[in-house]
Amino acid sequence: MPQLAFDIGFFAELPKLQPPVRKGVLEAWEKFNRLSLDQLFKDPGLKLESLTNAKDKQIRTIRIDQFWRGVVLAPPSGDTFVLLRVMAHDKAIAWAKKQKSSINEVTRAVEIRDAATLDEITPAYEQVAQDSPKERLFAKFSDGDLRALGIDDETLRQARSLVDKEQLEIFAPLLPQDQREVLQYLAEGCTVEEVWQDIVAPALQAATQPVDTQDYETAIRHSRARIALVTASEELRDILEKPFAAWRVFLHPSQRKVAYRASYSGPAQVTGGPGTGKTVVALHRVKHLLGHLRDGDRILLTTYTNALVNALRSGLESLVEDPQLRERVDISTVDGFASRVVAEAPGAVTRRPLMHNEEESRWGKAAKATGFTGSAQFLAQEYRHVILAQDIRTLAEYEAADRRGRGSRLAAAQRPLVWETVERFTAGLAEDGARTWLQTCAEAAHLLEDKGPQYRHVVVDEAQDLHPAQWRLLRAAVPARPDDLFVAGDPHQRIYDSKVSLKSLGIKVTGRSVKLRKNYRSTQEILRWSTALLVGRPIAQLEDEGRDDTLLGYRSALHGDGPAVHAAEEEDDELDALVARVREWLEAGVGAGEIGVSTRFNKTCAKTVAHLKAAGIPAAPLRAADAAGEAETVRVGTMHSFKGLEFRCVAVIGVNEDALPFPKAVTPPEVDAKQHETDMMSERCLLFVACTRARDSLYVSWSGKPSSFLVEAGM
Ligand SMILES: Nc1ncnc2c1ncn2[C@@H]1O[C@H](COP(=O)(O)OP(=O)(O)OP(=O)(O)O)[C@@H](O)[C@H]1O
Repeated sequence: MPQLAFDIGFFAELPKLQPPVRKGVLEAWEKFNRLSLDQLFKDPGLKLESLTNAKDKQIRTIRIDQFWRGVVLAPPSGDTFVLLRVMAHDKAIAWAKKQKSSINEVTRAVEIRDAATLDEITPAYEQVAQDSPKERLFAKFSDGDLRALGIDDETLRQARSLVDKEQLEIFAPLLPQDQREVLQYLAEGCTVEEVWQDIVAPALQAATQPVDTQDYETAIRHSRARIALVTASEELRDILEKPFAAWRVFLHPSQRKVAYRASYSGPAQVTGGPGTGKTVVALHRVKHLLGHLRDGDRILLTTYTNALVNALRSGLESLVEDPQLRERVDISTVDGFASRVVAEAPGAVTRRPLMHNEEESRWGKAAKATGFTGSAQFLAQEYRHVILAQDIRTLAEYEAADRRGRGSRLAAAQRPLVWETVERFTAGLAEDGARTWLQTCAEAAHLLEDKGPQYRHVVVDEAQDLHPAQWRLLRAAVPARPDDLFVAGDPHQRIYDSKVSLKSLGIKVTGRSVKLRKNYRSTQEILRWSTALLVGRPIAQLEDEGRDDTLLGYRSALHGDGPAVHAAEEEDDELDALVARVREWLEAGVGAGEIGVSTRFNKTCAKTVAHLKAAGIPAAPLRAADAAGEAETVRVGTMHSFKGLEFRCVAVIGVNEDALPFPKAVTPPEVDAKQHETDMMSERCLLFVACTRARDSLYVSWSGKPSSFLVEAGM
């Protein structure tokens, strides 16, 4: 039976199509399902026509309605057709005539290229290259290496005519997508081995037969990262009605391999820079696990912040349609989960969570009571990084504890006094019916260690900031079995000071850890700019280092304008400039809900919301996000709360000298030199995280003197 599959290029344009055109697509798809091959070719309504003077006889057009045409790949054998694009009549015909299809001999996937334009421009570039003193862009790669990566003869000729990356960008949209990516990654400095491992190998299909470059039926099935087969009309109707993000259907092979691996023999980990699709992979993993769940089994999908919990919830809703299946997944922050475990324990006493700003004064009080003369900051850190991290419950354990990770000295003789102060602090909390969040996690972990696990699988997103007490809780939440824990995170986005050895907590991911490299979110310009902030060196210097231009090895195939910066004298001027910038975005057609504004402090958020509103721009704090209002409101939140989220346009404001690094968040070197370094790095990461939330446009501003991070990076 014939069928019509969909190319990723069609989905990318889908949001631009009006509902009647989408309805036409559905009707065409139904026709393909209903009619025989012979009837399809003869159908007067569909007009599955070949085109005169076309580069490829297999590329035809179909009628969607009076004005719109679909461009379809109609292979000579098999009965699966692929809808490549839907365009206005004349445009569709012109585009269709220029395209050529082929089957890649290495990846075995179907490829489409703009053969006419490539034929037209390649000789000119060859001539320019011949006369240019510059070395060719791919000079250091042999033909054999390029061919092994799936570069075919035609693309090889084009690649050999290029002298720089700008030229590659002109060719890129014309080239077959997989080959384009290979060239872009090589041009960015990746080695042949890296490209093989990260891009080509995951896409390969195990096959014993030699490639049949005429067998489109098989090749279409081998192109799952770009061609989707939709089997039910309800599914297609749903897709057409609410155009979805491509990630729902098209995973990159490297993502698919991680998310849909049948089973991992133990905990598995996916890492990768900002925007590489870790959250997407985590959601698809949940979908995979749901498909294999036994009766009564449940999944915990957990992360750090409430805003991300909301994002995960709506992500899962769009990925897993069956509400009964979704019911079997609990989505919550780790702290929220801990509270629930503690509250459900027999004889539980309700205790309020301690506010962050209360903690220091309580340590001060406890120290006064015991006569400990060190600082409250020292005590808070000792409690967090030694006592809770190592799950120390007695003085004897504390006396034997390893403090090597700490940069502050503590004489052995002082430990009993510190312990007494800690006991005083915890007793004070108990008396007042309060608990720190980490205490709650530690307590919940103890409860589950006694009571036994509650889940069959635990999937963790933004795992880099979890504290050992939180990891212990998650470890106790799931039995140590295959597929117990699936962990997604990026060490470069650590913004709280928890550095953890998972192995020491019984979570061994060795041999089951995969790194994603392709950034789907931000443009290369935004990514490079943000990376310069993270490493504290100007972009120009980074570029000199060739292959390490993102230093972290992440690349984006997206391009756009570089970030804009704005220096203001006073905060009010800065907010006025923000209003002007947001207006520009709105006037350019960006929806208010696609704009995010982040600041270092809560108080600036409130002021910013008020300022935007006073200027007639709808704005709301991120925390108050209600799904319904999101589409029409600019979201304003702290940099911390932006973790894991993304917006089309992002303004990061208040990047002032005294805000980043924020002196209060950085332990003075004289208190603890190691902690000082860690805190400085967290502050740096925070700015990096805030900037990498942007997809198309990033705007950074400050008032007075700029942050030293900006200065170091030469901004
Ligand atoms: N295969 C894909 N095809 C298209 N878009 C994708 C794909 N994978 C991810 N994306 C998109 O890229 C963006 C970033 O994805 P995601 O949030 O999962 O990245 P992340 O690695 O978790 O990022 P971060 O660590 O910065 O929070 C999202 O808009 C997502 O929809």
